[in-house]
Amino acid sequence: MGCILSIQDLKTSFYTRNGVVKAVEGVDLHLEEGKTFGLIGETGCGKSVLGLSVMRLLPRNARVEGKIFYRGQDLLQFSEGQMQRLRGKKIALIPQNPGSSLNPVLKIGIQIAEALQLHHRLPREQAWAKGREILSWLKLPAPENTMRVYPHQLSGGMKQRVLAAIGMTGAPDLLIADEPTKGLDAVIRSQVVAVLSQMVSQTKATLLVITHDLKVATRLCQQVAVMYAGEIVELGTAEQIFNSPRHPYTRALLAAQPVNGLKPLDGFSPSLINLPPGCKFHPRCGYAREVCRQEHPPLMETIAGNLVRCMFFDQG
Ligand SMILES: Nc1ncnc2c1ncn2[C@@H]1O[C@H](COP(=O)(O)OP(=O)(O)OP(=O)(O)O)[C@@H](O)[C@H]1O
Ligand code: NI
Repeated sequence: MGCILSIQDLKTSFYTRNGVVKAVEGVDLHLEEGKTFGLIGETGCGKSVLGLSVMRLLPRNARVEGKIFYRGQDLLQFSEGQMQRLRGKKIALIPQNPGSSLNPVLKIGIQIAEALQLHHRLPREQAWAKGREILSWLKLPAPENTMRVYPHQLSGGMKQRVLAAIGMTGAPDLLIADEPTKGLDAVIRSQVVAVLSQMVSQTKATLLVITHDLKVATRLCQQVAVMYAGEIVELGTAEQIFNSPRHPYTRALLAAQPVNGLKPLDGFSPSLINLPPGCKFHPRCGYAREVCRQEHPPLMETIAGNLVRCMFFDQG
């Protein structure tokens, strides 16, 4: 299978009053068609900005450099009109915040039907029926009733599934789900994960999941990239990342998961305005040496297909 999305040396910065925020700093990612890919990392490391860069949905103060090839065409060269034809149809985003992503004054059914009408030019009644079908497929109880309520009448998990439904209306071949399980309790989280995985297996869409929940990433993803301060610091199969992480940051992230006793990571993520020299993780790294404070490590291959940005990955 070919590569559906190829991100090359992506740099996304925001020009703010306080300085230039380097949210994404030289990211390379290649998503194979039909596969599931996870992007993990702490809050503020640039995950959502990466997703929004692909969708070209960034505010005006953003500057994007590099290349984002979707089926061989560079999205950064597309006109806004070309992007609009792609968005929702070929590439869809389930945004991070379900509360603010739904229109509070429109009934759920109308929002889904509108999305369907937009993509498929369906008559209103057919769009409504199709919307109901999608909701029942997403295992929302009483889909007909759900169609008739307003967003605030739904729980967080239901809103997530409604957004997933809207995301799928255009039958995209690339779906970007940003924190699809954020703020959900364990039971609902499992349901949303099950729905997403069922959805991609039925539609054969390629899935990019952005999450800081490693468990969600393990359950959903074949490949995983770990991001720190705008960079990829480790990349490999989900199995490699979870069973034999190489980067000290990935190890710390795993140790901080609830199943491992929630041992929090020391220190804070660096400011993306004033990044430390050398390895960006060195101020928080228990293994840092002098060279780590001075030289910025490149991504190095450990075993086939596993990349890590640490000069001492094979020690310790
Ligand atoms: N419009 C903007 N203007 C300035 N800075 C921004 C803007 N949008 C995002 N940023 C900054 O870019 C950085 C990356 O943000 P991003 O939302 O991608 O983080 P994230 O990894 O998705 O975190 P979370 O897990 O909390 O969603 C942050 O430092 C954020 O403050
Ligand atoms: Ni985010």
